[in-house]
Amino acid sequence: MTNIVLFGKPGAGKGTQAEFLKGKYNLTHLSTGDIFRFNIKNETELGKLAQTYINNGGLVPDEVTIKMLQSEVEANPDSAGFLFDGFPRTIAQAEALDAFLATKNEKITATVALEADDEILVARLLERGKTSGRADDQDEEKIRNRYQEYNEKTAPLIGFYKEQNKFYAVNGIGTIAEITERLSNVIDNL
Ligand SMILES: Nc1ncnc2c1ncn2[C@@H]1O[C@H](COP(=O)(O)OP(=O)(O)O)[C@@H](O)[C@H]1O
Repeated sequence: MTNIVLFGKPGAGKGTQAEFLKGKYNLTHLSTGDIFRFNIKNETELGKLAQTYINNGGLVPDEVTIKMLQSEVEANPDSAGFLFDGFPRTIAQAEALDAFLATKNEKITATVALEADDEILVARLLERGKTSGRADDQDEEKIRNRYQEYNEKTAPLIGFYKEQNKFYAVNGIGTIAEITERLSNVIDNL
């Protein structure tokens, strides 16, 4: 099994790249953001719980997110591998993911990060907010809050995966095709 974590700040292009990579490498794409938004739209219990956190640019509590992610993995028992997008976002999530995969004799193969400067990304998110309908993309203060959450809670994962020699980074600025190519170069050489 190949299990890839697609890593990057909000707006770095994870979702866009995942669309190409999942087909190319036959991976099951699990986007926690997409799963939360689906649940919010359908007004499920999970959606109601997650909504306030998400709309304010905060993170959904670990316990909720970890449980949800595990059930998504369980729902795809025949998968050739997973492409995790937006998960893990905290050290606790990363540790839970490792422990969970270990129970299946599986592990994370690599974490691949899309790198870009905050200012470029904030501008991208505000642009996306004009058409995406996402409340968290429309307000600069909420966007700044997401970057603060990223810096405090998610950035420490870089060290976590570097210690395991599983961290790779590519330049996230360029055309979509160029970036897919950079990511593919990493994945093909794992
Ligand atoms: N692993 C996670 N842990 C906690 N909250 C999460 C996680 N993944 C997504 N969320 C919530 O969903 C929101 C949107 O996620 P996503 O679409 O991945 O955002 P972005 O475009 O900022 O990368 C996040 O700001 C957060 O509130």
